[in-house]
Amino acid sequence: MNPSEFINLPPLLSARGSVRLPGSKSISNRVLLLAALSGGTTIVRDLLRSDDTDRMLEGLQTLGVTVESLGNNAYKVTGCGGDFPVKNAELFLGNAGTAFRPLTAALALSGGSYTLSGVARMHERPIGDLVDALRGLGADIAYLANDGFPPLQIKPATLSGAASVSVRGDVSSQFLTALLMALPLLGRTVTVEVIGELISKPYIEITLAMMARFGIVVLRDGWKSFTVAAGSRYVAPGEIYVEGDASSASYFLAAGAIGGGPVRVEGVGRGSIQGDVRFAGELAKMGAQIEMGDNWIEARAPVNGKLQAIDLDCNHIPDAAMTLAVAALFANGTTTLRNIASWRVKETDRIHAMATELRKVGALVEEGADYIRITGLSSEELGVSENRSAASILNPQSSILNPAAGIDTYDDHRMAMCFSLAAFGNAIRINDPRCVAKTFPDYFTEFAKVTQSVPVIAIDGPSASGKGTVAQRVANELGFHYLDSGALYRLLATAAMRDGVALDDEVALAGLASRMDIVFKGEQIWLDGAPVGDELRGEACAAGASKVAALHQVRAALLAKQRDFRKAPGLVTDGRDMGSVVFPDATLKIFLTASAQIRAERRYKQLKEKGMDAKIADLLQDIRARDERDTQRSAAPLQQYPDASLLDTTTLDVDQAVKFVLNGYQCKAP
Ligand SMILES: Nc1ncnc2c1ncn2[C@@H]1O[C@H](COP(=O)(O)OP(=O)(O)O)[C@@H](O)[C@H]1O
Ligand SMILES: Nc1ccn([C@H]2C[C@H](O)[C@@H](COP(=O)(O)OP(=O)(O)O)O2)c(=O)n1
Repeated sequence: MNPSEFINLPPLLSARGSVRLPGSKSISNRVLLLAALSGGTTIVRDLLRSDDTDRMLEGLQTLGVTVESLGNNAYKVTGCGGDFPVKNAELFLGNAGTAFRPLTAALALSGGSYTLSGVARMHERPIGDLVDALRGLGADIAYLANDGFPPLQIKPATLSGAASVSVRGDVSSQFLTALLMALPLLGRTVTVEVIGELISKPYIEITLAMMARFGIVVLRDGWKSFTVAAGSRYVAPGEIYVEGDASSASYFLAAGAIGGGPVRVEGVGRGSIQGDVRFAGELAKMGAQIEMGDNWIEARAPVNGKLQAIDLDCNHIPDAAMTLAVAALFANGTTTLRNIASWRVKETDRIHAMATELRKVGALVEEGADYIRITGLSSEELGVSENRSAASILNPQSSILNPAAGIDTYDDHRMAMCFSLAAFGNAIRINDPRCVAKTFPDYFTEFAKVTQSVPVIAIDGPSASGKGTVAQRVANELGFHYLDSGALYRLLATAAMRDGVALDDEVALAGLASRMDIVFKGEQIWLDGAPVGDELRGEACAAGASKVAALHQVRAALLAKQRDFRKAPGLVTDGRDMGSVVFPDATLKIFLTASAQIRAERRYKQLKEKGMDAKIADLLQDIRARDERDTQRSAAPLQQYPDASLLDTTTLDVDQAVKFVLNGYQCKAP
C-alpha cells in the first residue's frame, strides 16, 4: 500500500447506468476452502480476484491443493478430502479475515505443523475465541506474539472426543463460520453452542448454504446451537457459480439513490443468499426507489428527490451499513446506525475512521461504543449560498478545502469505496485508493462509468477574443455558474500592487494568492472585503496579471480556488488553461480566438464604452506582448489543445459564437 497515492474525484452531478458486480468475497473464499476440503474436483466460476481471495488461493496452493486457472475468473480446484498434502508450511494471509479464520480452524484439525501470519492490522484483530473453541476440541495452537491474536503456531494434536464446543458469537461471526466449516474433518458428531448474541447472522446463512452445496446439512437450534453429524463428508458439487458481491452493490445502489439513478447492479438480486442484499431495503427506508429481479437490483432517488434520515439496527448488514453512513450525508435529518460494535475490529476501527472522515467533509458526527450518529449536509437546511458548499460552512478546516489533505482510508477498502459517494457533495480526494484491491480492484473505474460529473465548458483563448462575453452568455442560457479565471490573476495583481509585493516575488505572490478572500456577486467582485472597481479591467492590471500568471507557484495556489467553482448544475469558465490544466476532464473545450487586429479593435470599443482612455495602436502592441508572454511561458502556456474545438470569431458576431458553443455542448452533454 502506498498512502502517498490519491485519486481526485470531480464533483458529481448524477448517477445512471449499470454495473456487473465482481464475485462475492465471502462466497469466493468459502467456496475455495470447501472445494479444497472435498473429495473430487470443483469448477468455480465468477470467482472474485482480489487481495483477499489471492491470499486464500496462495494459502491453499502452499498446502498442496491443486488450483488451475481456466481463464475468465473460472478455476478448477482438486480437493484433498480434508487431508492437506503439505504437512509443514508457513502461511501469510495479509489482512484477509475470511482466509485467516477458516484456515486456522481447518489446519488445527488436520494434523500438520503450520504458522499463520498476516499484516500488522491482522495481528491486532482478535482470534482468541476461535482458538479457545479449537483447544476445546484438543487442538494444539500457540500464540507467537500476543495472547488472543495472530500470528499462530499450529501443531499436530491428539484431538479430544468432546461432543460439544462453545464459541462466542458476539465478536466476529467468522469464528462460528470457521468452526462449522472445519468440523466435518473430525468425522464424528459435534455440536457448537453459541455464547452471547450472534452478530452478523447473514454471514452464517452464507456458510450454511455453501456447506449444503458441498453436501453437508448442519442441524440447528435457531442461532443457539449447530450440529455437524458423524459421517459428514464434503462432496464436490462439480460446478459452482459465485454470486456478485452484495456489499459491493451497496455503493452503486447508494449512488443511484443520491444521484438520481437509475443505477442497476447485476449479479445479485431476489435470489441472493447474501444478507447484504437487504441493504436495498434499508435504502428504501431512506426514500430510495428500489426494484429487484432475480439477479439484479436497481435504485433511483426518492420521488421527492431527497433522502430521509433513518434510525437502524444494522446487525443484519454490518458491512453495507458503512455505505448508509455516507449516504446519511445527503439525507434530511440525523441518521443513527446501531449495533455496529463489530466495526471496531474490522480492517480498521471503522466507527472511529468513519466519524473522523465524515467530519472532514463537514458532517456532525457522534460516535459511541456500538453506534454512530450522523447529521447530513442538506444545503436547504443550512441555507448554503451558491459558491460555498455545506461542507465549508460547517467545517472551514474541511480537507475538501485543503487539497493537500483528503480522505484517509486506513487500508480499508470499504472506507475508500464509501467515500467515493461524498463526491456528490463536492470534489473529493481519496488517499491510498488502491486499498480497494482487497475486494474490488476496478472499483473506481466502474464507479466513474455510472456517475456523471458536474459538466464544465472550458473556453480558452488569447486576450480580447471574446471569451468572457461568450462564456457569460452560454452560462446564462444553460443556467450554469460562470468563472472568469482571468479575474483571479487580475485580482492578485491588484492585491500585490496594493500591498507593495513585487510582481516577480513568486513566494510572496503565492502566499497572497492563497490568502485572498474573493467573492463574486453578480457583476461585482469583492477582494478582502472591499468592492473592486473598473481598475480591474484596465490594461495596467491586465499586464500585471499576465506577469504573475507566468509563475508556477501562483498558478498552483489558484488551482483549488478555481476548481471550487465547479458546482451543480454546471460551470462555464474562460481563461488560458481551463481545458488543459484546471478542468482537464471538461465536457466541452473551446479554443476561442480572432486576429490580433480585430481583438485590439474590440478592446478599444469596450474601454471607450466604459469611458476609459485608449489608443488602438497601443492596445494592439499590448495584446501582441501579452500573447507572446501567455504562449511562451513554461507554466500552463496558452495553446490550442488537440481535444479543444477551434472557434475563430474574426468574422463572427457574438450570437454566432454563442450558438457554436451551445451546439457543441448539446452534442457532448451527458
Ligand atoms: N464574435 C465575438 N465574440 C465575442 N466577443 C465579441 C465578438 N465580437 C465582438 N466582441 C466583443 O469583444 C469584446 C472583448 O470581449 P471579452 O469577452 O472581454 O474578451 P476576453 O474575455 O477574451 O478578453 C467585448 O466587448 C465583446 O462584446
Ligand atoms: N486561466 C488563465 C486566465 C488568465 N491568465 C492570465 C493571462 C492574462 O494575461 C491575464 C489576464 O487574463 P484575462 O482573461 O482577464 O485577460 P483578457 O480579458 O483575456 O485580456 O491572466 C492565465 O494565465 N490563465
